[in-house]
Amino acid sequence: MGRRFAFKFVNLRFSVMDTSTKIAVIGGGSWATANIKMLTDNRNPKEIFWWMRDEENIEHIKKYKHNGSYLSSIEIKVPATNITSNLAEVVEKCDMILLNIPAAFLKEVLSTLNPDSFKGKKVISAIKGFIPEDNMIIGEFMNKSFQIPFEDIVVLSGPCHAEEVALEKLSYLTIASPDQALATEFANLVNTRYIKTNVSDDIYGTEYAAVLKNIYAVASGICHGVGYGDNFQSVLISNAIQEISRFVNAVHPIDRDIKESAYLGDLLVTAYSQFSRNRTFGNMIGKGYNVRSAQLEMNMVAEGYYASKSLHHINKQYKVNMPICRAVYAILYEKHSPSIEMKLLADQLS
Ligand SMILES: NC(=O)C1=CN([C@@H]2O[C@H](COP(=O)(O)OP(=O)(O)OC[C@H]3O[C@@H](n4cnc5c(N)ncnc54)[C@H](OP(=O)(O)O)[C@@H]3O)[C@@H](O)[C@H]2O)C=CC1
Ligand SMILES: O=C(CO)COP(=O)(O)O
Repeated sequence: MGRRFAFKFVNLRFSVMDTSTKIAVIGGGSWATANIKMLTDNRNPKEIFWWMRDEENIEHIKKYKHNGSYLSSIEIKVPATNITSNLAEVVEKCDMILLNIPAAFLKEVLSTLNPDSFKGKKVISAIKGFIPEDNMIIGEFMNKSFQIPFEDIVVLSGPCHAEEVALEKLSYLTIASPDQALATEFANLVNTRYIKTNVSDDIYGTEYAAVLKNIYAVASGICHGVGYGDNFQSVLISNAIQEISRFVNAVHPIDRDIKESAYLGDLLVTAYSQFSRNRTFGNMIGKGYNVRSAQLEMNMVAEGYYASKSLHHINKQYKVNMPICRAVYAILYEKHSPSIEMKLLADQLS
């Protein structure tokens, strides 16, 4: 996986689809619901199966053709018979498994499966988080725990918020895999009028950058919450992309342009968007909520909270200078005052 980073637009006209492609979407939250919309709006032939844990919601979706809990404006076009809470059955049936559970719960959700369950399958991760117990990105975890070769792993990244997909606002996805043909094949399953795709071979950089930006979006929210304005936020985010660059280059040094959408774009959308869970969570922390109250208030998952702890551990090995991540960790896990910590951080930024 040390090849040069390459982006290209995928041209739908040249796609050759296997009519029998069966895709399982694993997860029932906002991003999974948005992924279902892209996959069903895309006209290339495929069969879609959908797993979620919430039986009541499954019944709701079957009856009303809308997810009752997340992005309920989206019309669900998956046949009722293909929506299930039976994970083993859905994984067994499908060729492509799209993982879309917040990282903190993935290990538990997959605990009934084993390497045989994934034999010959392609795994696409739309998750932007670390497995907390192992401090690993999802690609690494699936490779180590389920022996899935990296060539069979695809990372689906942004910059893209589920809410804007629901509104059919023009969005760009980054689809990374060491196997460019596989990345292109998957891109051709999600391209639509409102979704454009870039293909990349940088699965490590794409995943790490997507996880790290959640921590910076939490920082951005905290700053807003304690009263800093746009002037300071721009300095914070300029420093954040430098931290991301230092870290991904330490972990996986290849020739990549950190200004591309998968890295800088994903950071910007999450740090600035009104839809960002991570920024919203950080804003509450800055305003004085404790972690538990902020989580309860949101009813959605801010990956940056969990990522902050894992990154703290992972960086003991790499020792990259990351003052913003350090400050977020101190606020979330060492109960430091947000306003004092941000004041100390401000003295280290330029
Ligand atoms: N939302 C977005 O715009 C984007 C999200 N992502 C990533 O997608 C992933 C999924 O996030 P998203 O869809 O936003 O999540 P949401 O916050 O919308 O939904 C939370 C999801 O987590 C599930 N969940 C909560 N607690 C548990 C638990 N204890 N065990 C198992 N599942 C649980 C919920 O299931 P239930 O409803 O049954 O409680 C629900 O499916 C994350 O890694 C996120 O970073 C990536 C790009 C864009
Ligand atoms: O990853 C995302 C956009 O690319 C979603 O970020 P939030 O989880 O902060 O909403």
